[in-house]
Amino acid sequence: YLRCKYNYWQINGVKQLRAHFLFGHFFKMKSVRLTELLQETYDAFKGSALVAGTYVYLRPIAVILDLDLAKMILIEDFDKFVDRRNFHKEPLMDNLFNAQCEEWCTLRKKLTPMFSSGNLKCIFGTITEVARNLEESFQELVGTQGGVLDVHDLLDRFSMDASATCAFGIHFNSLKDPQVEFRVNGRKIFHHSDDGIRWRIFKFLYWSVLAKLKLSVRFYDKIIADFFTRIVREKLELRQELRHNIKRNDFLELLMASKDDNDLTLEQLTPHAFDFFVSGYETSSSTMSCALFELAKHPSVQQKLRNEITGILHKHAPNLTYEAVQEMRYLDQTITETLRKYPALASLTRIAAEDYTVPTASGDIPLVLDKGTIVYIPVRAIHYDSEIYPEPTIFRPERFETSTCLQRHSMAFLGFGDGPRHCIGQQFGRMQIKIGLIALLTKYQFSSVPGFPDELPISKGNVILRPRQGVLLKVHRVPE
Ligand code: HEM
Repeated sequence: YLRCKYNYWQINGVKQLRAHFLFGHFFKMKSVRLTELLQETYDAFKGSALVAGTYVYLRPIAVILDLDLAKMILIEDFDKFVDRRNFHKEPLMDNLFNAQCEEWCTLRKKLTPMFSSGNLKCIFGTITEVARNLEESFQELVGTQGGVLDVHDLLDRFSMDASATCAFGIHFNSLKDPQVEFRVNGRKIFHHSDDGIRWRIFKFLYWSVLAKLKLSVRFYDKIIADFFTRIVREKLELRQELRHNIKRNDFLELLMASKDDNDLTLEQLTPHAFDFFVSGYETSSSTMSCALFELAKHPSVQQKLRNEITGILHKHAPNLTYEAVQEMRYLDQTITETLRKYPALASLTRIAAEDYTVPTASGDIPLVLDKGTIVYIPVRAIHYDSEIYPEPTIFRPERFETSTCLQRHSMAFLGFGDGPRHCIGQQFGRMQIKIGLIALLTKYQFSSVPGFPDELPISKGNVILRPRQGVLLKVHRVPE
């Protein structure tokens, strides 16, 4: 039985890595993100096949090796690959990220206007206020002498404060008080140890089976669900009290105010606001930390970026404006290059809604992905492909100059996904990261700490990429 299971791909004419007769590819699953398994598959077959097969437990997974095929799946044949995965629904999971088929389509149309540039401009002011707390904390910790800081810890707090303020309209300062109730609960969502990785992968994959067997498995602890429901309930009550004096500069307000939705219930509002908080918090803090880590290793890139920022700020003085940030091209390139090297999601997943015939050259044996097949697009492996990005381990924001990007395949960068289901919060995420980096780079210089690893250690237990132990950097004030 197992031999048959672990040869599913080979039987169907698809190349696969040699599978252990009893364990399949079990021992190649070394992180929750399956980075190692996908990389090995990509390296083994890229160039000789459009698709390769692998196994996560007994489930066959199709790994896409060709960028044209990735484009078909994400964009041109999107209607055949709408869903990301089959999620068992629990209260906090009933959101856009997990929604399926028509429900996803309706939700996406409803939520897209919330991310308009008009709304982002309103939220811009909210984040710049939080960035002032970040600057103050650095000032207190670094003083005039300079020092060594765990910048990831501080950026994690900044991102938590900013994401909570923008998603729920809740103001607190975890930079001053790391034990604030929201942060204690917020951290429980993400911070997983590197133990029990394979059990977590099993749960992700067989969630609905476990649920049908009435086994009590939960994605989020009940404490977390209760906490976030309470936050939204309190906000709803406050809104009723202040009916005529509402400022629309958080997502919860925007959700409640969106036309025809005044009757959204607590149960409907909570998962969406939670989704925006969850999607923005960890992605932004990790991206900022990875960017500073790379900038510390590359002083000339850091100085070039600082020159751009200060030059544009000077032009728009005295205040940091939304328009000024839009002008900072090199900053945008730096963020893209950071997400190339450290993509928040190591892969994009889709499920075939029907049998799908992979377009092959005439004369080749036709290849069919059966209905229900889980498809992985190995983002990290694509980002580290030396044929696409020469010397891929080197940090080089110049790779993303417009003229250079135009010479690459449109699927060569997938840091925010692509197609109708790409990241809805891309502009918002970029904005939050930019505001944080501008606040720091205008005032502080970053350099590497001797003895700290040259390659940033990454957690294996998190779905979203995050530094494993923190990011230690030397920090000094920029001379006046
Ligand atoms: C650096 C910041 C961020 C990164 C790198 C990032 C990355 C991604 C990626 C790779 C996807 C999957 C796209 C796909 O499957 O094609 C995604 C989806 C999504 N992201 Fe983000 N994200 C970021 C920030 C945000 C923010 C700030 C929000 C909300 C406020 C957000 C909300 C979402 C949602 C709701 C989805 C699911 C969209 C759908 O299924 O229609 N993200 N994100």
